[in-house]
Amino acid sequence: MPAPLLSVQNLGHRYRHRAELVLRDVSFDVGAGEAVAVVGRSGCGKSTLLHLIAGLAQPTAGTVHIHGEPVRKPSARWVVMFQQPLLYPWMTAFENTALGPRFAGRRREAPKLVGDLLALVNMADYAGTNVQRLSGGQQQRIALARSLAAQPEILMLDEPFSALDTFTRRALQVEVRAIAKRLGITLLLVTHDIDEAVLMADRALVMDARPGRIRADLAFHHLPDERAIDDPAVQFERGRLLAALGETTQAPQPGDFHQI
Ligand SMILES: Nc1ncnc2c1ncn2[C@@H]1O[C@H](COP(=O)(O)OP(=O)(O)OP(=O)(O)O)[C@@H](O)[C@H]1O
Repeated sequence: MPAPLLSVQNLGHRYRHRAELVLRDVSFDVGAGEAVAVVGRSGCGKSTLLHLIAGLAQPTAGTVHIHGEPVRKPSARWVVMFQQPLLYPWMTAFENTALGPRFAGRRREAPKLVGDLLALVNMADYAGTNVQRLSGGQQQRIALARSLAAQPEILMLDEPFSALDTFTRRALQVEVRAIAKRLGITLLLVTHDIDEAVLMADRALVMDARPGRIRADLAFHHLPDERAIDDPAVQFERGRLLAALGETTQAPQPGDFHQI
């Protein structure tokens, strides 16, 4: 079996000496090209886990390896997208997107790469627009293009669409999964939105709180690559995920339909 792209082993974390453990004994592997959601209630340690994996903080216990190498600091090989797009407000969509290749020393390739990426995220018509004049969803598309411009192996998403309206959120959930699959990028998503998890992931890791640990590992591999929330198969997996989170007392049977 090939070595996993990402391997998290016995991760534990507390923010201060003697403070409460935020994470305890968290272990899982992610294969290259997989889309994995980490799901759990607010405060269970999802963002902390993502920060430790991305090398933005150091764990109290355990290890994170990417390609077998221990993660000690952030790298251009993985990027994190947050709820707020964090764009430079005085720059255009094009200029914001071009920052990735510029920092990576690929200034000459930038125009073509950025043009392709803006088309990929459906923002080609806004290349010259100042990002302050874009909607929240459009800004998040530019943030996505900028993240992809670094040509990362792993795209890590921390509740990236929670500030957006339902319609825009749904569109981006489906599109980001499709883009990641097309480009072969591994997706790691933390969310408390179970619809987001079922729409975007091949697998969901369900977390318990205080301390944060993994309670269940559900595979959605048999769902179609392109997802729609009203697909009965998607609804069935949604029900399984709810049951794993302890939101329902009974696991769903095939054919059950869970209303949103
Ligand atoms: N910088 C910090 N210093 C001290 N405690 C922190 C810090 N960041 C988070 N915590 C605590 O760690 C716990 C887990 O927080 P975390 O943000 O990782 O959870 P989460 O599952 O991502 O929550 P949410 O879904 O609300 O974003 C919480 O109890 C939080 O108060």
